[in-house]
Amino acid sequence: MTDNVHPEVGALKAEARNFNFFYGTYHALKNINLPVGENKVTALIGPSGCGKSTLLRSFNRMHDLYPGNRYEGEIQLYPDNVNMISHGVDPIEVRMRVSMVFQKPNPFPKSIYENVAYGLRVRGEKRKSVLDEKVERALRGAALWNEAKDRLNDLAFNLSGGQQQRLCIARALAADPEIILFDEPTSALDPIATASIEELVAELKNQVTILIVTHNMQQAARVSDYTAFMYMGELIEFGKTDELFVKPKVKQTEDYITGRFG
Ligand SMILES: Nc1ncnc2c1ncn2[C@@H]1O[C@H](COP(=O)(O)OP(=O)(O)OP(=O)(O)O)[C@@H](O)[C@H]1O
Repeated sequence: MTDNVHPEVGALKAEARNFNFFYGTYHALKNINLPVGENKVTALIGPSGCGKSTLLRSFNRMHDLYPGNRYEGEIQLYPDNVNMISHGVDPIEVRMRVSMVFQKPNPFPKSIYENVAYGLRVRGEKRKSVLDEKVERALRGAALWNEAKDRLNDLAFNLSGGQQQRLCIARALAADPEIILFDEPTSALDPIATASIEELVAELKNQVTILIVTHNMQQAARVSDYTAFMYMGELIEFGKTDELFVKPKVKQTEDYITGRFG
């Protein structure tokens, strides 16, 4: 068996191994082991402050942007078998391979087209035909093409909240990432926009691997293949979503999913 095949999950795209994270002296994540299945959706759930966002952000080295933060252990990216958090690995390179979509849609103050083309331009792509093709592909991938194709030069802020979030997904997709991290991507959206993002997540897993933080357990149950329950900086239970929600093995997981705390 090679390194990137997990007995329960199968082929892995990434994996946290004995991973610890410190905000200065505060030990926020403790010895986390998390398999991230390739072309699967993995949900991180748990009460406020348990470390979900901290873990998600570790997967694209967001914490490097602030002094005093420290990683220990490994986050392996497969099939390269590279430890993404090691000093020799360039965080900018990691962020090209692992994109992030935030809680609140955060388009740039630019046109719809330029929002999607942004990452490609930063990488030096100047050919209009290539940019046009990749912008269209990303907007189609984010289920926004039909609504946006006649207004590509409009300011992104003129889109609705749900459309803006799909635009942020298109922006992430344009860079051809291997993993997309979603940090509570629907918490600022109404139920209809939420449903369309959830549908999109389910479709996107055909082309990328997805890790999603959500407060909403129904959402985790609807969109994810695997779920990790976290509590006070530890990963308490990991399993197939159907099994973890129906038959949790650990009492803390059961208490959380039945609403006894959190
Ligand atoms: N920049 C920071 N400096 C110090 N401590 C932090 C920082 N950011 C988060 N923490 C602490 O780390 C712990 C984990 O926070 P994190 O935001 O990852 O939790 P979470 O599970 O995502 O919570 P929520 O669901 O409320 O967003 C919390 O105790 C939090 O107060």
